[in-house]
Amino acid sequence: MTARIGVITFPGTLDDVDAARAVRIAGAEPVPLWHADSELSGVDAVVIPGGFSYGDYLRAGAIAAQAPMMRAVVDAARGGMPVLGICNGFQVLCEAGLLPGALVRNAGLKFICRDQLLRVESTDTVWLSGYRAGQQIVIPMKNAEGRYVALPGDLERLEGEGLVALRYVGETVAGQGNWNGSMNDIAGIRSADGRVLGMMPHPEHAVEELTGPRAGGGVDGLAMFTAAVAALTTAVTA
Ligand SMILES: NC(=O)CC[C@H](N)C(=O)O
Repeated sequence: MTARIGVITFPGTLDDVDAARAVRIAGAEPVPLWHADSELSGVDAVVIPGGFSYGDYLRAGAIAAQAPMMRAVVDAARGGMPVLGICNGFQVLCEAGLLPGALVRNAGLKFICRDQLLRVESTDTVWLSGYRAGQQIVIPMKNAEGRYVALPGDLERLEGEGLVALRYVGETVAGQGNWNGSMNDIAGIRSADGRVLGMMPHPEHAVEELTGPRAGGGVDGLAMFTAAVAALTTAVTA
């Protein structure tokens, strides 16, 4: 049976079409979810895509975290449904309390758009099980509020329990790694049960050779979707 992956659209969302396309390329059926609804039945996983939900007012993701659809997603995630938050989606996951910490203005106070080298730190999540621990991948990033910050206790727990999923590195693509000043070079974190992953860079923009970053061959983001689809398809069929 084909897995069904919901993709949420808030007012100001930009990357829902690309996220749905990545889901389709990975072999699942994308299901459009509207921020004001709260119906999640018939969906096996959820992607919260990038953009500027509600204009990024207050703080990026803060208003979206209160949307009816997000209340349904929080309940579903607590029940074990896989959720991937990309960029603004990561901001929403933190503001909704599904992941610790927050994303604040980049250290240089500038919007950053570049192909970014990342290191996969933890593969114990449905979204990263298609990579090897320590693997380096190139994924586009584009944000103004991408600096990950967390309270000292939360940071200690993330590091201690291996919940840092992705880190900025800078050994090849244009040299510099952590442009936005994130604590501990954190680009993405996961929940303890591995179901929820939040990340600032955009894997949905690295699923096709023609449009993905040249440095990584264009498709370094695809395994995030294919691994999740494989896990869901097994679960759906079992
Ligand atoms: N591409 C994105 O989702 C980035 C937008 C995001 N709200 C920001 O920090 O700028």
